[in-house]
Amino acid sequence: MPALPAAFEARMQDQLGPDWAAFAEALNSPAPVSINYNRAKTEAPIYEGSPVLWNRTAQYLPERPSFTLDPHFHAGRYYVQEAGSMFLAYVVEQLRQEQDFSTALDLCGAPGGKTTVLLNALPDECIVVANEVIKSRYAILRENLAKWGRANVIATHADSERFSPLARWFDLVVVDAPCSGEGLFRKTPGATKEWNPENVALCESRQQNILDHTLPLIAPGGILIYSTCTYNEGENDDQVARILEKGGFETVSFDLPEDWGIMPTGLGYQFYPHRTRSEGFYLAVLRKEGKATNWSTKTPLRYFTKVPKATEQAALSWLDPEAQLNILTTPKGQLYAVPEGALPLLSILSQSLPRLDPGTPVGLMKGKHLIPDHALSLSLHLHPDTPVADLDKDTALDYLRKAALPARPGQKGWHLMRYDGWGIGWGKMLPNRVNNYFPNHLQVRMSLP
Ligand SMILES: C[S@@+](CC[C@H](N)C(=O)[O-])C[C@H]1O[C@@H](n2cnc3c(N)ncnc32)[C@H](O)[C@@H]1O
Repeated sequence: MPALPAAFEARMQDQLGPDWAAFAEALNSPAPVSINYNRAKTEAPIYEGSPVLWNRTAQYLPERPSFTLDPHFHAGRYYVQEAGSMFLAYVVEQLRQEQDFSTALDLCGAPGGKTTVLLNALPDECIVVANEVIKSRYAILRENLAKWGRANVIATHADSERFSPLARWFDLVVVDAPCSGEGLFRKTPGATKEWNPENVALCESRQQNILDHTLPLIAPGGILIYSTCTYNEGENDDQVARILEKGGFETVSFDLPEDWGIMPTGLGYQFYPHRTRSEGFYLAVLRKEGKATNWSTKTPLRYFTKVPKATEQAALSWLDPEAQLNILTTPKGQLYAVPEGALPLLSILSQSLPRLDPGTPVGLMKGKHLIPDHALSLSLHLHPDTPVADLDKDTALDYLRKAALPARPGQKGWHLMRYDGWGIGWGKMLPNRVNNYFPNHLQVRMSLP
């Protein structure tokens, strides 16, 4: 652990009082490794491990395995995530006992940790909009969403201010705000170099700006979950206090078991590495005043259109009929499979946002045939009759490394390359070889042990 910035150290000594020594010691101990299983792809844990108290689908692992060399990881059967962040699962589970959620927005989404927790914790009918403003991070968010395999998601790439036409549309908004990252000093030692009081102040004003755009988006009676991975009041409770001062919101509190070690801060909850098996994390929950009302829209869909019957049939032949997905196309011919319930929200989003990717990317038509998207191989809604090639671990790793695979006599055309029952990509069987369609940019370059 590199030296802590002096101003940070002084402030934390003041904030923690007698707890400072234990906190400093924890920062010098190894960071725990934790994963969250994809509830739709994993019935029983894949690894030996111990439970994360606030998320029933998560697990601590005794040591860090090579996730890159685990085909389960590429199949999207789990997401590697800091344990404190998964408190979101507990909070959503508690909130669901009192209210329903049919639309959710994860405004600061990449790389996708919170979105995957939300998709696990919310019902499958809830439409989750996962947004990320930075282009390179948006690409990573989409890859992680593809691995999670759900169609009830709309990925968007926009700044928070672009959402203003969606006033009062969301039952739940999560703002996992860009922050000074004090809680990541142990896990990402480089973060200490970027820390300084000026940057903390910059983060505060950025958070205020994002929150100001966010508050109108929440439906009456709806929920705002605000979180950061930092410790200072200015980025945490003070932001919540500002919202309360404006009026129209109240905080929601939870009865947490004391032995979880999570510290109430007055307006939210703080994770400290010397009290919980996690990094630093802060989360607060607010409810907007008012009663939920049903909404509807006559706004037409922009940019996306329905497809000719033949294209629709070709695309649907790859999808589970039970999922009842609609096929939409972009002007460039990229096909998406979208649940009916996502169409109203998609229509409004399509009017105001520059880039969005709804549901499951299906692929592109080439003549009469579909070239399937990599995301389709990871989808939970693939047609049950899709031809499959089951691979053992070594062959799965060869596939992921894009090594040549031997021909598979008797198999012809597109096949789902599967490991342990779950798709990891596409292969096209030819008489003398297998064409490997695993995306080049995801290719595993690590050598085998
Ligand atoms: C803490 S990270 C989010 C981590 C993510 N929620 C997860 O759990 O994996 C904050 C994200 O907010 C994004 N961001 C920064 N400014 C933003 C803005 N004005 N509107 C929306 N997102 C923004 C950053 O690019 C960054 O990806």
